[in-house]
Amino acid sequence: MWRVARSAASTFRRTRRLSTAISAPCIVHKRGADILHDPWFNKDTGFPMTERDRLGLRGLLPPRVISFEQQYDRFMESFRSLEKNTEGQPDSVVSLAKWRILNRLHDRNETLYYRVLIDNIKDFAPIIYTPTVGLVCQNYSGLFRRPRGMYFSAKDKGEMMSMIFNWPSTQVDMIVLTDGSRILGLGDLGVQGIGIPIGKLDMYVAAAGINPQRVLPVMLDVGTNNQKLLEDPLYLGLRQPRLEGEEYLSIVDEFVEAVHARWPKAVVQFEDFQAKWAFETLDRYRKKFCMFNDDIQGTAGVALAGLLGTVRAQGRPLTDFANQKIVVVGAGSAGLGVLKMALQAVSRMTGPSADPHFFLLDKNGLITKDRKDIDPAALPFAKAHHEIEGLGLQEGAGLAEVVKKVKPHVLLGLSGVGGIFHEEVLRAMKESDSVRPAIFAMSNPTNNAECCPVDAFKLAGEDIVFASGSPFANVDLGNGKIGHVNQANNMYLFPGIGLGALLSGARNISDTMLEAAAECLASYMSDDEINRGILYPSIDDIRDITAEVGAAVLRAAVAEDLAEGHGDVGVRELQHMSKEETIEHVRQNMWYPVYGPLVHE
Ligand SMILES: NC(=O)C1=CN([C@@H]2O[C@H](COP(=O)(O)OP(=O)(O)OC[C@H]3O[C@@H](n4cnc5c(N)ncnc54)[C@H](O)[C@@H]3O)[C@@H](O)[C@H]2O)C=CC1
Ligand SMILES: CC(=O)C(=O)O
Ligand SMILES: [Mg+2]
Repeated sequence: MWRVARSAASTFRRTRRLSTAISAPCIVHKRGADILHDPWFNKDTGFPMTERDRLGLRGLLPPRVISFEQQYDRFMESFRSLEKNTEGQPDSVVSLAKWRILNRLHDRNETLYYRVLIDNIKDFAPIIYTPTVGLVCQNYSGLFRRPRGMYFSAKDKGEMMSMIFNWPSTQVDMIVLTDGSRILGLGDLGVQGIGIPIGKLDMYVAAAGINPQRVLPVMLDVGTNNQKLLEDPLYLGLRQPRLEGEEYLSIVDEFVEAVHARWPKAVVQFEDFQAKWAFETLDRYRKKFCMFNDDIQGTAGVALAGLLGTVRAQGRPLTDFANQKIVVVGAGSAGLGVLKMALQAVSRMTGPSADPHFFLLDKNGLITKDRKDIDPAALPFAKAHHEIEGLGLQEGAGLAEVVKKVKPHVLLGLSGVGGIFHEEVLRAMKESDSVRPAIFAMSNPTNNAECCPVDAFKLAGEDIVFASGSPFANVDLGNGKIGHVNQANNMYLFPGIGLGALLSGARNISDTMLEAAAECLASYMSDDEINRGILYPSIDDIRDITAEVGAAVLRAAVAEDLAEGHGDVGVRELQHMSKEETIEHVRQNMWYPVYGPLVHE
């Protein structure tokens, strides 16, 4: 461990466990300036003299060696002065300035970057992840300086098997893949959507301790239907409409085959695909290799954990979940994913004849069996005439009418439409049949949230439980009470799902593994927290919750006989681990950023 001369102002956290602090020597195949220009190995002025000698760095750096802690403090000081200097400027200017300073560090020195990210995750997640990542994607072609990740375009057909070998890392464990067709609630951003896989993988490194040398953000550029981008002279993607049908699928197939030829055990997360391709690709690949769709499956688990927390917050037994009236607004990949998992949970509680009280709306209002050309995925949740006639509802009923007549326990938005939980809707939630109504405004980024928490607490009442997809500050209710704002975001699950799948060596990711993840998150919170309306852990604890979720997923894979082991830990060894041993095993396998010795080969 390096020597730590702590300055009073330092926010640097000492390494918690010696085991993670002592890192094995890392073999580099580069020397001199090539190392300084490689963010995986670069330590900037932190290279000790012995390494400068060994690696041909003498003379390429100023003579004084600066410690990791000093570098850390220097960066944080620059960050804080940037905050001060941009005070009063528009939010978007400040957010992009913060993103730029972090991105420059990411480009230069990954060890330092991930250390500041981990130690300041609460402040930095909103920059590298939602909401700022959305703004970054919208402006990506203008912000682009250096490439990150890989780009496979429709023009690369037939070439992908060789292209995959252009990636410099010999081992890849985790891939996040998008086609840019539905980036957060911002629509089709084409190639600019690469910001999302980058942000998600930053969360993988920070939360799950995936080694940053083993992550790969990927953009599948099959064109865009965003006219503004097609006309933008700086747009960096293919200037053509999106491929459709078999042409589209053949590109995804080719990419998937190439990846698995090179890294057969890599876990692939599909992210921000428009609903039709999200469902189709999940069906197509989920039994063939280790992949999942975060928007459908990760979101579902986080929402279910929050919904179960809501039942606890009402002082009801968990089995009462089966009686909750839940209005879901948005029948896309996320909304349908949530309802499917919620239905599975109700079925486990009440048996296969479960009859949950779910109401689903899309842009055309309440979905009923009378809907023409109904999406088959929405059919199980479409209301039959007899189920709603007593309420005076019919096909296509608007949101305010549905909320007034149903008096739901929970109103959950995954519509991507900012502000649709307007005053009339929120006031109607005050008449909910629940003593503790819940409002989940889960759409991202901030401006796309269905409502803001201030309005929710003001109009729906102080007793509500509130969650949003992007971060908002808690609400001062003005009477000494605080309205707690939860962040119902799939970031609480996807890192653990990926990590558990990876360390188990699972052949694929089953519903049981996903349920284990959701249950783990749901049971993480104490009764006291739940009573205070706190449904999810603080993001400061994201590494801890991810270790637990990872272990739960790993154990489920082992129990289901899907595990094949990982590295030198075989299935037998995994089978013999207790729950606590599994959690410790997962923790021990989490990468932590320290400057390890570099040895040239
Ligand atoms: N908090 C979280 O962890 C997550 C949040 N999301 C957010 O959920 C949103 C939706 O994502 P997807 O389901 O993948 O999108 P999608 O495009 O597949 O679905 C959107 C749905 O909203 C419906 N909709 C549109 N306008 C509406 C209106 N005025 N009233 C009622 N429904 C309306 C559409 O008909 C469609 O069914 C996005 O903003 C995304 O950022 C998605 C995944 C995770
Ligand atoms: C959080 C997330 O995955 C989304 O908004 O799409
Ligand atoms: Mg997403």
